[in-house]
Amino acid sequence: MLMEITNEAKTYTKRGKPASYIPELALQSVEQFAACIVDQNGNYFEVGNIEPQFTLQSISKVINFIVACEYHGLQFVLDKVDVEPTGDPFNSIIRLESTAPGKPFNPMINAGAITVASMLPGESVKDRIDYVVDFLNRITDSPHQINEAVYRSEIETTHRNRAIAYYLKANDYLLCDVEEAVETYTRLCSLEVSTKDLAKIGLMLAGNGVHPLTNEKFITPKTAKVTKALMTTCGLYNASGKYAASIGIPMKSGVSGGVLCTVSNGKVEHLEGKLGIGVYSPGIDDIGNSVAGMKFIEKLSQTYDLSIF
Ligand SMILES: NC(=O)CC[C@H](N)C(=O)O
Repeated sequence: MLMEITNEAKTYTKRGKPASYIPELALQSVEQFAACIVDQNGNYFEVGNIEPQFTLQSISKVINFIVACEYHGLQFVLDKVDVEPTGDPFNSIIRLESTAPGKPFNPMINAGAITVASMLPGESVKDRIDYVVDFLNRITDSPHQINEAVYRSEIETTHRNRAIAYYLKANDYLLCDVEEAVETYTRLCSLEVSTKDLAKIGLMLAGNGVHPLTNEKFITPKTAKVTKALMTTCGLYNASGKYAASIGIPMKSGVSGGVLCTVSNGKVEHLEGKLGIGVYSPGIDDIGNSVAGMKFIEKLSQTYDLSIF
């Protein structure tokens, strides 16, 4: 059944287009499809290339939020960023101006994520990046690096994110300079990962912060639960409600075509219990979600009854 779901999802790869507003992402070949599912006992289902091959993009928002909450405490972060969906595109600026006092609605949109990037531990961009990379390396048990070409290509064209950051600075939400916040955010979007890495992050969240494969405690249950609530309500941009209804799994997508999912309890063929899922297919829809990736998760959820609702 898993192979049938995979084969069906693959027929959707060409229905999306790689993100073109970050020029380097436009070079991704649209036929690619990879997926990894891991369960709490270390059983895997893997399909496609499982090497680090794509950049986190918006999925970095989940990791940064977790790091900021663990370092400062949840309330400190929530004083600067709300937990409320917007229904607007991820890079929208409008609510920073139209709602007083311009507090970003949630950490899964760019305004909230740039605010969170400014809170990451450290005195410099390098410190902040190193801190997050170290955290990511520990969860995934593998080293990660920034794709410099993707970073360069975005930082040179990220005028809209700069505009968002200036609004945030004007309203006193940034803890560092505008350029530092934008550079930190953009560099972390450019971290390279594999579907296996995403699956391991999802598994850690399914364990409410305790990684089932190692029993290591990475984050508090409180942070894990708020993160999953944010993923469910805001993780798929302005399609989050629709996917909550049709799929019902906490998820976070990125414009590179990656999707991170976490399942607290499920049975998918030989995999069972807590599950982490990572999917990659670079063809995205107009909203920014991977077309084949979402098809795979939708079929998986419907076939194996994985919805939390
Ligand atoms: N939705 C995304 O994945 C967006 C991430 C991208 N780096 C941006 O800020 O535009």
